Amino acid sequence: MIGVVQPTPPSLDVRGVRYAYPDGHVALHGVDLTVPRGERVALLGPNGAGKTTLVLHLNGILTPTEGSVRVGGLAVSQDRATLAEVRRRVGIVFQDPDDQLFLPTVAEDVAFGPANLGLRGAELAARVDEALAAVGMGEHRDRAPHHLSFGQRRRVAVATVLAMHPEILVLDEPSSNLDPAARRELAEILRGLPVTLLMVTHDLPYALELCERSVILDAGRIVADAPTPDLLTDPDLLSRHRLELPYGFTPTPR
Ligand SMILES: Nc1ncnc2c1ncn2[C@@H]1O[C@H](COP(=O)(O)OP(=O)(O)OP(=O)(O)O)[C@@H](O)[C@H]1O
Repeated sequence: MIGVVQPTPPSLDVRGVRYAYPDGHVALHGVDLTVPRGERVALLGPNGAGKTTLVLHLNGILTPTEGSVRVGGLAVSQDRATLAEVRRRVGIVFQDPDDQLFLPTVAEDVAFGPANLGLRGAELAARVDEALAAVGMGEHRDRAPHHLSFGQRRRVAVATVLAMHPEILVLDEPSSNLDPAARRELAEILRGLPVTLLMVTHDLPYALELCERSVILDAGRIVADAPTPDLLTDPDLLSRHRLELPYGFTPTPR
């Protein structure tokens, strides 16, 4: 029998998403965004552009007023079973790691999600070890998260999400509050992960370092979607959307 090879669905497929908050404010005006599996994309844009609003649609915290979101081919809906699977597939690492770490030890925090999926014993232990190793935190597994540095806590927060084997890792301002060494170490870790990545950031050099592609969202609309070096070497585009490179930083064109 000749088998039909099904194409891999994109990790993320956002189609025509419009969203109005209950007070009537329209935060997204028809957003389209497709992220193929394995790609790393930076989501850029000024304050109030709608970046957080868009991210909250990816795991069903918000439901589009119009349009649809698919994660690895699965349509996000409010159906309980679908929502649970979508939340496993979309791993959001919030800006403050302390929002994600609440158990007595690092290992327990990382085990929490997979244990909720039903993993136990050796299988669960292997998930925890694998996720902690991926972020270089294996030797800290028995420590209390609140005794770790901020940079280490952020890495553990990434591990809590990786332990779920997500389809897409969504990072909200991953470089914020990190010292230069911690910032570089996290970049090296993220670059080495074999996952699809969507990174919300105001740190344009970090976007350039990590993401081959960037998308600019402004006033609820995607206004640019191109290779990161192309966007960052277009000063008019950057200034139109209130994006600024740090003083003295000059990206080289492709
Ligand atoms: N609960 C809410 N009710 C009404 N309007 C809201 C609500 N939350 C956000 N907004 C508005 O929606 C728009 C998009 O906000 P959002 O937080 O998504 O932007 P952002 O791009 O994430 O900004 P930042 O870079 O500051 O995090 C803004 O105009 C904001 O004021």
